[in-house]
Order: sequence, then C-alpha cells, then structure tokens
Amino acid sequence: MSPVNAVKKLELLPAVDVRDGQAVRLVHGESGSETSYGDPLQAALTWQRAGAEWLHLVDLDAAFGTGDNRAQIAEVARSMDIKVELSGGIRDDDSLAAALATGCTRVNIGTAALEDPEWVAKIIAAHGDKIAVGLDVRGTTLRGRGWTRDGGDLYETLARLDSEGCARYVVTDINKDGTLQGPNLELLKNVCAATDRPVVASGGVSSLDDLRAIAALVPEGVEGSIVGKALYAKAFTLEEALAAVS
Ligand SMILES: O=C(O)c1ccccc1N[C@@H]1O[C@H](COP(=O)(O)O)[C@@H](O)[C@H]1O
Repeated sequence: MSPVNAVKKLELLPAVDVRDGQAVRLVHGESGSETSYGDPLQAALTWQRAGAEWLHLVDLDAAFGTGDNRAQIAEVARSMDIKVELSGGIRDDDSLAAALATGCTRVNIGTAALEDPEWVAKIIAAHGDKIAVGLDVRGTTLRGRGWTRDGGDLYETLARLDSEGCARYVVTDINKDGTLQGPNLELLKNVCAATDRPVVASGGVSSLDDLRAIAALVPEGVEGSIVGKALYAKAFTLEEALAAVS
C-alpha cells in the first residue's frame, strides 16, 4: 500500500481514572463499584514507560460531584511526556481553565455538552480541537452527572455538536464499561456513519481481538480506543496491545 493510501493506525489511550486519590476502575461507571489500583501517577508512568502515546485521565470525583482530585490530576498531567486527554467535571470556565492549565492536549466534556449547550458551543469556537465531547450512552440515550441522569438523544446531540464544529467524540457504551465484555462495535459504526468527525471508542475492551476489531473501523472514522480494565486486570500488556494495532 502506498503511503498516500495507508490506513492510519488505531491510537490507544490507557485510562487512569482517579477517585479519592486512587487509580480505580468502575463497573458500568457505577459509584461504589471501584477496584483500586494504587497511585495514579505510578499507573500513568507505567503506561508511558510501556510506550503509550496518549493517557486518558479522568477525575471521577469531579464527574460524580463528590469533590475533585484537581491538584493530583494536574500533577499527573504535568508529569507526562505523552499526550493527555483530561476528563471529568469540566463544566464551566473555571474548571476548563484549570484543565487547560495542566498543559493537557485536549479536554473531554460530558455533562456540560448536555446541560449547557451555549457554553459548549462557545468553548468549541474558542479552543477548536482542544475540545472533545464525551458521548456516554445507554442504548441511544446520553447520560450525564456521573452517568446518573438522562441527557437526551445521542444522534440529535451529535448533529447539534457537529453543526457547532465539535472536532472529535469519545463514545462510551456505559453498559460495556468496566465489564470486559467486548466493545459495542455497532454503536461505533452507527456514530461513525452519523458524523465525519473522528471517534474515540471507550468501554468493554477485553482482548487483543477486541482491539483488532476496533482497529478495523479506522477507515470508517474510529481514531482511537480507550483501554482500562483489561490493562489493570492484565488481560494483555500495553506493549502487546500497541503491537496488535500497529
Ligand atoms: O470513566 C468513567 O468510568 C466514568 C464513570 C462515570 C462518570 C464519568 C466517567 N468518566 C468520564 O467523565 C466524563 C464526564 O464528566 P463530566 O460529565 O464532563 O463531568 C466522561 O466523558 C468520561 O470520560
């Protein structure tokens, strides 16, 4: 294949979700379902040493409204030599400024995209591709506020955000998240068919074959995949994952 026609490789974003100062994984994003994996900075450095090009870093307390881990999140983001996608509780000018001040590559907006469309349109216009929107869905219904509250129809919201110039979507199937049950490939295909913007897949990755299946959707518009539980549960190593999609 000539370089002009070469298919881009799938980007992998190992996740570090922070709750009460610890790196954790949840099941279906449910508060109280945490398994703890220790110091978030050590987890992030482990993924960086293993060859990650991206880190998906989430302040879960900020997402749930149970406080925040802002100082610790900033320390982790600033300690990384790799690209960082920062998520959780970025809902107003103050939290956006704090997130961007960490030097992260981009931020991921969830609840605010559902509850404060005018603000989100404004920050998309001001910050371009530094802003991604997280479309966290059950079926085709979006969920906000730590995935506890319905936030409208996926495809109506996608059309609105597309028209406002949103650069990228991070699509999470909540029913799959943290379950090691495999990604929702149908959902990813449907979202890719509905938008020409790149899509980052999230939720359910359990095996290298899952990653290969997501990588097969790169021509349709999937740009990357977040990997969480499978790495912490040692279903495979990050080195193996990177090799599988290269
Ligand atoms: O990542 C999770 O497991 C998760 C679980 C429950 C809520 C949020 C979660 N993650 C990230 O948080 C943003 C949403 O935050 P907000 O609504 O903007 O405050 C979501 O996109 C996920 O990336």
